[in-house]
Amino acid sequence: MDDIRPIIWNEDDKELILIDQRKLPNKLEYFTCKTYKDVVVAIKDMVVRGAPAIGVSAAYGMALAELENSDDEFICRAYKELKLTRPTAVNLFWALDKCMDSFKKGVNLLDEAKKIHEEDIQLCKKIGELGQTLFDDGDVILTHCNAGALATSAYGTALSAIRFAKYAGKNVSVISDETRPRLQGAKLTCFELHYEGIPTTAISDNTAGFLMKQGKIDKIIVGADRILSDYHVFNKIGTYSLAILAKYHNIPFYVAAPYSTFDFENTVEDIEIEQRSAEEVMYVDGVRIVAEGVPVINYAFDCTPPELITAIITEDKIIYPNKK
Ligand SMILES: CSC[C@H]1O[C@H](OP(=O)(O)O)[C@H](O)[C@@H]1O
Repeated sequence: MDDIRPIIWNEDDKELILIDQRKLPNKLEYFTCKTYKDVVVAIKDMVVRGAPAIGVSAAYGMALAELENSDDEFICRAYKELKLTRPTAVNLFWALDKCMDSFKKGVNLLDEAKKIHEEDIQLCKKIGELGQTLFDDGDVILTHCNAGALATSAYGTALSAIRFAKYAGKNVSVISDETRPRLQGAKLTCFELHYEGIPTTAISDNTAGFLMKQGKIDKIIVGADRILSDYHVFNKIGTYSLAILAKYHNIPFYVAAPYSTFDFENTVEDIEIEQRSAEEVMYVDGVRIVAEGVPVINYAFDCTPPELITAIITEDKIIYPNKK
């Protein structure tokens, strides 16, 4: 069985091929990026999503720009437009800045993008190998949104730890929050874990606390879009609520992320939490569920403080924010 790779560089045609994650789980279709502007659309419309995957895709967007026109002005325009696609996942800005630095040094941007892509695969593999040590045979693990292969170049971050626990022979199973409003848990996590034969059960977001109260959740693991130097974690909306519930029920709460998700420069107050369109909440598959004239709040992320986090799994170490 091939493992899931949501980002493919087509060397022959010099195109970026993305799994169109808006169509999963019912259709496996691809979105082809021939220009950097196609990548702008892909990130904004969540054809591709997930912090590492967004960063890798943006790097290829810069490469496509240089293939089209290597003038400084054109590259700067591509950089600025890609930078405006989504505000919270720091991987986007990390990758774009890395590409811009390389461009200024005369490094070929396609070579840089391929390097970032390959590195992400290796980072996610290492996160899995290290993260799986936190899981025991028989664990029931709750996860939120999709921090899997579909959110990265391969394996995932949170789901990499789960995959590698299975590879290590541990009989783990997963409870996947559907994750309103974009339903990444139902549509993406359930798809990729079921595809790989990892037992998974979908739940509505509101069910998580009641399962914890019944003692049916052993551990919780999520991804991240930005982790600050004081270990505040920005992740999909609903993560903070899960962390509070985990604390109350004394359940280990893990966050998995590569170094490209860390932001050592900003403080909590500096971070823009993306607010997406009201339509994402107002409609389910095109059917209006919020009455006309009723306003909507649609934060895409929230912030979890370090005191609610048991451990942060990176590619080379496990950080315990509350260990004295
Ligand atoms: C491995 S990072 C995945 C991270 O990104 C998701 O957000 P989105 O689907 O809106 O890009 C979510 O926060 C995941 O935890």
